[in-house]
Parts: sequence; C-alpha cells; structure tokens
Amino acid sequence: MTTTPTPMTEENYPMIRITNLHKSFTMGSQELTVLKGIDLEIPRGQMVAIVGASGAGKSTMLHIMGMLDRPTTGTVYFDNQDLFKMSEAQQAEFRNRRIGFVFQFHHLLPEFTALENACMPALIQRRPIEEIEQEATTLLQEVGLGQRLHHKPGELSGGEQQRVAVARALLQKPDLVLADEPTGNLDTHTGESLFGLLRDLNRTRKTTFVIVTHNDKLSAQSDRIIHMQDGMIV
Ligand SMILES: Nc1ncnc2c1ncn2[C@@H]1O[C@H](COP(=O)(O)OP(=O)(O)OP(=O)(O)O)[C@@H](O)[C@H]1O
Repeated sequence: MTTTPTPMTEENYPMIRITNLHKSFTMGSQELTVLKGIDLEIPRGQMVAIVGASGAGKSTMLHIMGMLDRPTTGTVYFDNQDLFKMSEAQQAEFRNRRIGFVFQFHHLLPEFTALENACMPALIQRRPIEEIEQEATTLLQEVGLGQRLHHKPGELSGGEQQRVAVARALLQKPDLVLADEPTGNLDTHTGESLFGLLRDLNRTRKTTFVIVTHNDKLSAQSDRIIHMQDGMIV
C-alpha cells in the first residue's frame, strides 16, 4: 500500500525550513567551509537558542536566515518561499517587513533619541510619522523605557540601549526576530532581564525568536536548543 504525503498547507508547514545548507568562504587560494549540510525546521512561535563553540558557524547561519548573506548551496524557505530565489529588491522588502534583528552591539544612532532610533526602520514606509511614533512609544513602554523616550543612547545604560534595539526590531511586527548574542555585552543580571523580556515578547506576541548565545543559563529557558559544532548541527 502506498501512502500519500501530507500536502504542505499554511497550517502544517514550518515557518523556516533549511535544507542541506552549505556555506564556504574563499580566502585567497583556500576555501573555508563553514556550514556543512544544515537541515533545520523551525515552527512558528518557537523560541530557539543556537549554541556552540566559537567558530562553529552560528552567526553565519543566522545571517543566511536573515538574508544578510547567501548560502553556497542549499535552500532556505520562509513560509514556503525560497528566500534565495527572490530578487534583491524582493529580499529587502521581505526582510524589512518580516524579520527583525538584534545584535550584540545594538548599532543605535548616537545623535538620535530612543524614540527616533526605535522608529528608524519604519520610516521608509509610507505611513504617517505620528502613527509610527505612537507604536514606537507603546513598544518602548512595553520594554520598560516609557520614561526614557527622549534620551540619546549615550544617556542610557547598556541594558536600556539593548531594549531600544529590541523595540526597534519589533516595530514592524516581524514574524521572526534573529538575535546574535543579544546579552553578550551585558552584565549577568542585565542579560537575564533582557532575555526575560525576549521570552515575554515571544509569548505575548507569538513572535518566533532565533537567538545565538553563549549563555547556558539563558539558552535553557528557550523552547529548544540547537547545538552546532564545526558547521553542523549535532
Ligand atoms: N566573511 C567571512 N570570510 C571568511 N571567513 C569567515 C567569514 N565569516 C565567518 N568566517 C569564518 O567562519 C567560521 C564561523 O564563523 P561564525 O561567525 O559563523 O562562528 P560563530 O559560531 O558565530 O562564532 P562566535 O561564537 O565566535 O561568534 C569562523 O571560523 C570564521 O572565521
């Protein structure tokens, strides 16, 4: 008897589906293979931690998921769309609308306030600025910065700056937030508090989070831990 495979519908396909992903960098005459055949599925709403030794390929994989870099071979599907079959313009549009980024170094613009920084990615949309500012204010309040809206990054603590970066990443209501060592530059207590914030946002907004971290205590609080070693998932 033959069985018919279940067709992929909007309800049952994973949000992210990575198949046989390889990434190599060419350094002079040498080729360095950093990702060596990654297969991974991430369902919508999951909070995933990626852990592994330095150089294992964690950031490279995160960058490819966010289309900040291209795979050498293999495919990445996001809601059944093959990301690397899109044109650059389509990728930019998709990235801006559906993916938020939080990095170890928050990359806030020093001459702009917390509110202005949080609004920044939304400003390219043709929407009234007042509407964007209202949403950013609500988000900054949600991340505990209601009293810091008009402070510039230099007038905020490291943890507060990172919260602004989280608000900025969430403003477009992305389906997926990619975070690369978001607590790496923070002291233990501030790092735990930021991770708690990400966990709350994941639960309340159902946003999917993929977080690269070296912190075992924090990764243990995720729904799932992916261990990478030498370019592979182990
Ligand atoms: N643009 C590049 N050109 C050449 N080699 C690169 C490039 N980017 C990364 N690499 C190499 O790929 C390997 C994996 O790097 P990656 O940043 O993905 O590791 P990681 O697991 O995130 O490490 P860490 O925990 O230290 O951030 C490293 O050996 C790195 O030197």
